[in-house]
Amino acid sequence: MSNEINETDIFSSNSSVLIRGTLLNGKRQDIFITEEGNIGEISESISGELKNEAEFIIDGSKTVASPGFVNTHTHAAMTLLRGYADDMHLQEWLSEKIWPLEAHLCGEDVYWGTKLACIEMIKSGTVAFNDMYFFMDEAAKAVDECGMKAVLSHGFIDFGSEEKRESEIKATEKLFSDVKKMNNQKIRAAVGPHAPYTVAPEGLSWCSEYAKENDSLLHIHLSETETEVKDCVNQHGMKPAKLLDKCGCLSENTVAAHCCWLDDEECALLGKRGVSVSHNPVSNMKLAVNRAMPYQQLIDAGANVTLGTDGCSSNNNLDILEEMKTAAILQKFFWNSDTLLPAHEAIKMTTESGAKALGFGTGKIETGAPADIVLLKTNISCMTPLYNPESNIVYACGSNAVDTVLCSGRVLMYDGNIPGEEEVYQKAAETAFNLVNRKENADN
Ligand SMILES: CSC[C@H]1O[C@@H](n2cnc3c(O)ncnc32)[C@H](O)[C@@H]1O
Ligand SMILES: [Zn+2]
Repeated sequence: MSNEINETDIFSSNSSVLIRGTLLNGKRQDIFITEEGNIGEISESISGELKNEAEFIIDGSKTVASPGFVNTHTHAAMTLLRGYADDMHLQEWLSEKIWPLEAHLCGEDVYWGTKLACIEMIKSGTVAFNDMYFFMDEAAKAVDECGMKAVLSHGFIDFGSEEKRESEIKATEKLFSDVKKMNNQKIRAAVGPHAPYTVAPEGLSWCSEYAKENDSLLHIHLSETETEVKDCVNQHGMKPAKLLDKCGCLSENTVAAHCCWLDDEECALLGKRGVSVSHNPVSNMKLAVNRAMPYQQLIDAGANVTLGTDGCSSNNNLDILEEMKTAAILQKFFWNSDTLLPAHEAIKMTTESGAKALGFGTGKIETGAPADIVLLKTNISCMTPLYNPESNIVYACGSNAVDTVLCSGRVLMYDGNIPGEEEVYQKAAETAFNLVNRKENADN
């Protein structure tokens, strides 16, 4: 059988693939990927049986290979809200624009919004993400079709109401049951209490217990603004991280997004509990939260610091390359340190640390690991010259440098193409238009 590329077939799952001559850790390497989607061999030249076994051979000679990127905090279907409400104060943005529109969402909206999000994430080399939103059975269907890895949580908000809490508990339990039925190893359910200011301690305690019982992640927003920290102290007599700890919500299975306003004691607590923190610099700057996540304090305390984009209404895209650069330069600027968060650490937080946070392998390209690989073009301006690929990836490249993306061996994008993307753009645009119309009709 010929292993020449046929663009239609290469996207079919479970094919063995040989990547020829990509630049990996400074050396030209061949990478063989098994039918099971794992890295079978890495060496300077793979020939003989393995070469013949490969159903597809990808010419990597004009590429550099990176482990697939991981986005540890987003609300994928908010792609539909891109540009709907910008340049606003965070609490007004949420309560006057975003939540009133989200009240009209339906499952089909979340399906098309998530499909659009998956395409956008793959385009910048993302293979796995951590999502919190509504109608998550529809999000799961979209992720399954796109072939990415995801941890999905129903955004749990009770505003202190017992009745609301009961319905959020049911929605969470339903998501766990739906995901289990899918039997897709790349998709996991998680518990998603939105934030300490939208979920009462009773709700937080239920969430932590349920996550423990189901050995799942707990995904939450934490200390994004100074106001929410002050309100928490006034209402509960302690800062939000302490409150979460009291409710059992801080552990190695926790992903806490933002964490901009943590003090030193809270950083130490998160480190002690082994929490993963998701840094979301673009969203934080756009919503002017006025403090950058204390990166070095969290690292020194032993927390697992990772990277996320947040949703498309506060970012307004899901481009993880842009996020890496923003993280590296925001940390330097805010903390007045030109050596803080160097390029290799930005890559580490987006690969190894992200994979660790979500429980998706090592985030490294190594024999035996799942083949989560991004090939970036080297015959492009942002990669020229190429003294240090990590520097170019973080500081110079846009997503136009991303050529090919594999997730557990399945090719999600090849030569810049993702199958079916045009239909998704059209459907997502129609869906967004209908959502806003539905709201306006209901308002009038
Ligand atoms: C209950 S599902 C998730 C919920 O979070 C909202 N959201 C989006 N971005 C942010 C942010 O920066 N801070 C707080 N909440 C945010 C989203 O609109 C959903 O309602
Ligand atoms: Zn968020």
